[in-house]
Amino acid sequence: MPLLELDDIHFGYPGHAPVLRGASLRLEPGQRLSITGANGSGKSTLLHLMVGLLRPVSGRVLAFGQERRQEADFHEVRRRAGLVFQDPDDQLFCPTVAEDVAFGPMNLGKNRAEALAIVDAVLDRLGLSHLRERVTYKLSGGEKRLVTLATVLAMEPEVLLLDEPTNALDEANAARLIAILQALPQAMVLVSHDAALRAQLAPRALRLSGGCLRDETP
Ligand SMILES: Nc1ncnc2c1ncn2[C@@H]1O[C@H](COP(=O)(O)OP(=O)(O)OP(=O)(O)O)[C@@H](O)[C@H]1O
Repeated sequence: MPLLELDDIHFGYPGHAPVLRGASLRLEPGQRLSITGANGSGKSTLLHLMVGLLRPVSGRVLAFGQERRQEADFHEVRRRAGLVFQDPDDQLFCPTVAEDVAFGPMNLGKNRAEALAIVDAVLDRLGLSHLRERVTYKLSGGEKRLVTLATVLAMEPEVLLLDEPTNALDEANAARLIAILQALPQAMVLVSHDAALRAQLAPRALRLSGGCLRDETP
């Protein structure tokens, strides 16, 4: 059973030309897929459709063995598939880093002490403990990027959907992030323009072009 499946998805933003015109993909357990394609080809749109932030005009979204149509269907999908947004400002909304990372676990029913233990463990694992009490909106772009990943890992998702994860990271932090992602057990969909990153993390590659996905695994 695939973890995620898009079947013949058509989608356009209201009042704009179609973005997706029959896009299909399957993510199998343990699999890592990367998606590339020109700016504006619809890669972020595809990830947003997978977790129900957008709904297709036609086609089917399946996740964890079930077709997902309504908002209520996607609550479970968003718990089990963690999306790291392209823009950290879309993801971070609490006053401090610790609160942002604790938010997901508390939302999943953990008490404050349990959530804070998860915060410490995740920040430690990502080498971000020094940012724990910082005011989120005053972080640098690269720091925000890493904290965004921490907020998603804190929820222990079964699948990671990563939209340009190394954007805004310097070489050392990009290398550190890649090593962290390589060591994770989760299935992944990686959207990236960076061929070296795709080759390291998710060599099975799909190209989005003309609204459709084509396999272009090297
Ligand atoms: N909210 C929106 N309203 C209208 N058009 C949108 C909206 N969001 C995205 N678009 C348009 O939809 C198309 C696909 O956007 P999307 O962000 O999915 O592309 P992308 O492949 O992720 O691009 P990039 O490589 O630049 O990140 C673009 O033409 C974009 O301008």
